[in-house]
Amino acid sequence: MSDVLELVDVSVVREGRALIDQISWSIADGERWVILGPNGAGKTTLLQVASSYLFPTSGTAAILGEKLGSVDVFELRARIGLASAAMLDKLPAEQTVLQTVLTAAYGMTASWREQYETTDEARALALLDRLGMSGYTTRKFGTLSEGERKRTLIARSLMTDPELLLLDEPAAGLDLGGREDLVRRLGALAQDAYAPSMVMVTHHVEEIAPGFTHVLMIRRGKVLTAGPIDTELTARNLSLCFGLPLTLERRGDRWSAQGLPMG
Ligand SMILES: Nc1ncnc2c1ncn2[C@@H]1O[C@H](COP(=O)(O)OP(=O)(O)OP(=O)(O)O)[C@@H](O)[C@H]1O
Repeated sequence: MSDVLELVDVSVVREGRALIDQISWSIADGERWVILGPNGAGKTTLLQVASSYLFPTSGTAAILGEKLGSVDVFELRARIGLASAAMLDKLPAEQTVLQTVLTAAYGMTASWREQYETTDEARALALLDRLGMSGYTTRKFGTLSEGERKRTLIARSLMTDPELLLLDEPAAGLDLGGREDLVRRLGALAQDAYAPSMVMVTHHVEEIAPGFTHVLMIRRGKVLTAGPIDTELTARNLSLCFGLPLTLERRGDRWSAQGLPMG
């Protein structure tokens, strides 16, 4: 059995429709995965299963060696770092950036009543520094720009020293500078041997940071391909995934894709 994630024939059915359809996928320790797919393909649904927030309608899911359905999910969730747009809405706007990261240590989104340990504070400050947020620690979370919020959220997701880090569209909504800054930081994380196993959902190959090792492409709830980036991230697979002819270019460790001209 895979250490980090093992899905076997997992489907999630809502209103008679399979949002993800018989997905089998495994992640071994240290792998860094990118999930690519068009709008509505099932990427977020898949991430919700991987983060134990959604149970499969059928099939089996084991996360960090624990089978969903026979494990206390609250204990399991403490071992998983999750940064998603849905979380942004849950974090109080009036909390400072430092408090926003610190509350993760106690599995809370709000409430500032705990006596935080000095070691927790030191860790939160170090993570904020790593994400380029050390100049913002006393700012109210609600006053941050989109990019600053995303970087804070990633620092927050690392606070519990997770074994698995899940990032749902971390670069969505960022301008070119913000995206490139984030890709550099994610690249440093992905190439850090002590960083957790990672999964990043994205719509754009341009957002794939150096150090990511594997790709899963999903279309209409089904896995199109899953394996090493070097062999699976091809123009053919990408074209099938997004449903139009695309060219794909690799320059060094970065990728770019373009549609072919019409006619
Ligand atoms: N609770 C639900 N009931 C019915 N349909 C749902 C439910 N949740 C999601 N869906 C549908 O399931 C499909 C997959 O949604 P999901 O959010 O996983 O896609 P996605 O690949 O993350 O899309 P996007 O790139 O647009 O964020 C979509 O068509 C969505 O409308």
